[in-house]
Amino acid sequence: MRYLGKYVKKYYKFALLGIFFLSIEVFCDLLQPTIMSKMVDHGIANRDLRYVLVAGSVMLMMTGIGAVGAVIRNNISSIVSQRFGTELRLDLFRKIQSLSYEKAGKFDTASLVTRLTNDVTQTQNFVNGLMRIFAKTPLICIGSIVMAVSLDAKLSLIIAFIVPMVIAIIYLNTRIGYPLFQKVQRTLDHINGVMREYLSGVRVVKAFNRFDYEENRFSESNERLMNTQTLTMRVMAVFSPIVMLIINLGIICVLWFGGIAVNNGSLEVGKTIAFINYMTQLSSSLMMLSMVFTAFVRARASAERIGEVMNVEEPVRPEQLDMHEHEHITNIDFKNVSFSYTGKENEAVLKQINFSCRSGMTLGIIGSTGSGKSTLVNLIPRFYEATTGGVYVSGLNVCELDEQALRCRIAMVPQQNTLFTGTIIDNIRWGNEHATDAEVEQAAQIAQAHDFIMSFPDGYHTVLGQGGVNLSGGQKQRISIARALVRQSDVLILDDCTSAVDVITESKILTGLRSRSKELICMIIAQRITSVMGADLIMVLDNGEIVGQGTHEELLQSCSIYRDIYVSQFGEVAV
Ligand SMILES: Nc1ncnc2c1ncn2[C@@H]1O[C@H](COP(=O)(O)OP(=O)(O)OP(=O)(O)O)[C@@H](O)[C@H]1O
Repeated sequence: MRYLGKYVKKYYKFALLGIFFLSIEVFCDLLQPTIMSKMVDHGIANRDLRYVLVAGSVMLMMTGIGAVGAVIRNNISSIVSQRFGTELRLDLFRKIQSLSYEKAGKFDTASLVTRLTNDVTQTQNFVNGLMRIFAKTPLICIGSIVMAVSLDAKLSLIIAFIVPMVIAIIYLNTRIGYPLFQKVQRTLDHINGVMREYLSGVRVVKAFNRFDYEENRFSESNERLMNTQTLTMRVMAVFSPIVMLIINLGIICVLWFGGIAVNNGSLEVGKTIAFINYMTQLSSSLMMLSMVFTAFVRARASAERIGEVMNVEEPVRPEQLDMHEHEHITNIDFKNVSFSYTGKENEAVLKQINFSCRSGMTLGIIGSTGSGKSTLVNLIPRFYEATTGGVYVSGLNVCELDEQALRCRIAMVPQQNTLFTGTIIDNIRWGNEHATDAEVEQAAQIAQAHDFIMSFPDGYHTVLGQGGVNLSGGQKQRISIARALVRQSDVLILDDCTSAVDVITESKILTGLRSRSKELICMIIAQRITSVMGADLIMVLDNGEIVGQGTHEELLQSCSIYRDIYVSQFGEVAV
């Protein structure tokens, strides 16, 4: 939990200030029983009304001062815990954003959501509690013991028996509670995952009428959460009554031995009352202490889960080259590139890939599903790194380039389009926030999106639902293409993103792309031959290998797999 050091450094002064005001409050609380014992033994016993009034006023004053201390420390603790929680959440969010595809893939998305929300809240609540009541507990404990010993050392022996027993129970509580709370957080991850999957696939659920199945899945997960939480609460609930029992036994002992001492005349009644008061304060603070530890155990489980993400280390890279001197990407070269995903080192997804393309060229990539097309293009913006060989842009190995500088020259339309809640113009401008209205419209025109956008009553200001639910699949794809075009990049990668667009519209998009920029390197991954047949170079991938390279005509002659794809889509090859 090294990552917490940053916040400790930043907030420890505020925390100390909070504890200072807390100490004032504790000091006032601790004085009350002593003043009361004096009031009983000196004022009431001697029928001295003046003494009673003075002691009563001092008690009132102490209560007032204690209340002021409590208000100030409550304010400080709220401010500190809120700021801490906000910063931690933001830092965690930034960390998640900075993770490479490979590292981020190790965490389930739902689990990341739970860590960003529930786990941060648990940790934040503990910090708040720490400065409000948790720090008060040990102070009251120590203070009550000191005051009780100063009242009567012999009776205090009872405390010497009670405190170690309670500490032993608290220790047990911590040991047993920690794994249980970890399990609760994991079941929360699971229920979030089920919900996320259902919400993102709600249309499929409706289409297949699988409501019962989904409801069962959710109930199962919900019940698992309930059972885990119930078990945890049941186990944790055992500890408080045991602590209470031990403490009450202590109070009975004090009453017993105190009564004997009062009868003997060796102890005054006021002192016995004060002693019992200190015992009660001690008991409530010990009870609180056991709750503090429960909260601590829960917060520790959450803090460790946050730490698992915060402590992910990316490999240290030598200083990254900025691309300033090489303003534009003018060519892309794959040299002997092979690639395997982590954990599947024996299964090469790409094998000995070699090809080059330069500005103004359109490269078509075609091949069966799972042949490695998406993986290949993902190596260009360095979402993954080549296992052997190298990917070069303008002669520079992408692994040596500053990630941001590299990625701002590449626009990509992934296979699964993602639109955000907001207007159409916001979604297109997401690709380049400085794009003018004219540039947005031009991009939409090339992407063949302008006409359908203008057919909506609000045009470019039409508000899209989450994920663009109010658009058809083809419309979503065209807006995603416009978003990539508005970026004015050197490289444009279209990863099977025209699959839902009809052939005529697709051909218009491709013609528009070719005429748009003579400098653009355009890579088109497609399943349809019509999408790539006009490309300057077509690459045929099969099982991670290039099995054919050339123009459409050349491949029809030289590559049997390409010919098979052609035949499957058009019938016989025209001779
Ligand atoms: N993140 C990943 N982790 C592990 N294996 C992966 C990952 N992504 C893809 N693969 C595997 O790599 C292989 C190539 O996948 P890839 O997505 O590159 O194929 P593709 O040719 O683009 O397929 P499609 O046309 O269906 O999109 C597949 O066998 C796939 O199972």
